[in-house]
Amino acid sequence: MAENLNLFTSTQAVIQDALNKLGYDEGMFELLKEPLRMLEVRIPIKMDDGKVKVYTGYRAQHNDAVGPTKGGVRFHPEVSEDEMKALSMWMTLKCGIVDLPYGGAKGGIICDPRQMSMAEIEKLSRGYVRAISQFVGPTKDIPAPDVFTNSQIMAWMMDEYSRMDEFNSPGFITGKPIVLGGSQGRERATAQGVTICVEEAAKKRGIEMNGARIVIQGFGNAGSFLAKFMSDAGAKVIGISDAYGALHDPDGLDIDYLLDRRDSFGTVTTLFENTISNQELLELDCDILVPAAIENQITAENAHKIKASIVVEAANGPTTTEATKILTDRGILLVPDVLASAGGVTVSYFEWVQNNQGYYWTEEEVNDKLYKKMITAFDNVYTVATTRNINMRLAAYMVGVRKTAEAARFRGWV
Ligand SMILES: NC(=O)C1=CN([C@@H]2O[C@H](COP(=O)(O)OP(=O)(O)OC[C@H]3O[C@@H](n4cnc5c(N)ncnc54)[C@H](O)[C@@H]3O)[C@@H](O)[C@H]2O)C=CC1
Ligand SMILES: O=C(O)CCC(=O)C(=O)O
Repeated sequence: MAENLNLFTSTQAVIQDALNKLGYDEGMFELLKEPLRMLEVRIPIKMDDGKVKVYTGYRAQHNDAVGPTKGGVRFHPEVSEDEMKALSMWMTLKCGIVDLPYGGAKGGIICDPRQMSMAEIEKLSRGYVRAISQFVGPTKDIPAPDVFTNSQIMAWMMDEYSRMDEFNSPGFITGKPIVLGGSQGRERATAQGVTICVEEAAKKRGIEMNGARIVIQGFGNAGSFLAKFMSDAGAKVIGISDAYGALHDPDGLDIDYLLDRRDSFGTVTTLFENTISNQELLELDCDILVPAAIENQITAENAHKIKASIVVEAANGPTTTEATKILTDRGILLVPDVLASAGGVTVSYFEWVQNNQGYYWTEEEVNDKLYKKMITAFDNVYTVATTRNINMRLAAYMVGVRKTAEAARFRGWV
């Protein structure tokens, strides 16, 4: 039978498994098996050449039993309705795992910002906010950055929303520039959270960070800062990649040099002649592998060839359900996306709290609070996995879904 590469249906299956293990009945699965709201919008943009192009965008709001929904917005040619649904469900799980007062959401636009001018990207960002404005807001649904979106795009979106709402609504969106109410530490938060998970997983497997060989797929917000943190911790980053290829040096790559040369879309390999493919990168001999790019990268086809002892998912959905089973059966410790990448939304929550109170924290305060959240989350998931003898993904889903399920139950929805 062909492997299920559909992110939405494969997520549904794990959620059902987690709810069964927690003892909920079919009604709870009926509620949580897809988003409560799924918005599709069309955004007309006058391009630089004077022609009009109409882009399709989405906002999926999975469940708001716990509180407002929260999740990033991606600009990518492969954005699809099913991908948005799955990503919104993962946000519910993430918020549950790190115990935030949110449900999950996700948004996206089918576009390739690498082929667009800054003026066109700004019009598209503002058009998207106008299109979804009735459904989002600081107490309803709070967007943030994701693949190929950044703090500048968050600033344009916040400005557009502020013009429609009362002037200045910093709590409408997170991942903003610091001068517009962004939080210290948000830009590096996803990588910080992944770093904590890498270190905790390494302890469990008796691997010393000093000298550990690390491979990272993706050199954008998550991957590039992670490479920096890893090399600062004494590890040897022997492979990195972007959408165009990968770099490999068994003696360790010069991460500061690569960071300096990457562009705002996380592209750097185009500057080099000796590259390998993303698939070859994933199969390199290393201690720790971190997929930090896109979905469905480790599948039943290549899971047998992964040589790392630990896989930590910085990206959302890089490993299929079948590959998760293969890796776990092979004794590889897999730290799943909904746990490993939860640092971003955690500091987004801190940003929203600071916006709401109008009082701002130092980077040390933010990092200290993030560290406590991530360590507690890792311990909770690891304990469930070991005591129940189940894989870390199912354990993370069990920890993550419980808060929303209980909130829905207390509200009398189920
Ligand atoms: N930015 C954030 O705060 C968070 C990001 N994530 C996840 O981390 C992953 C990466 O996101 P960011 O670093 O924010 O995005 P980014 O846009 O900053 O970087 C994306 C990286 O992936 C590479 N890439 C894109 N398409 C690719 C392909 N087809 N094959 C191989 N590489 C490809 C790009 O070249 C770039 O290096 C995504 O799965 C995202 O959902 C998860 C939690 C929070
Ligand atoms: O920072 C946020 O609110 C959401 C981040 C996000 O989209 C994710 O964790 O996938």
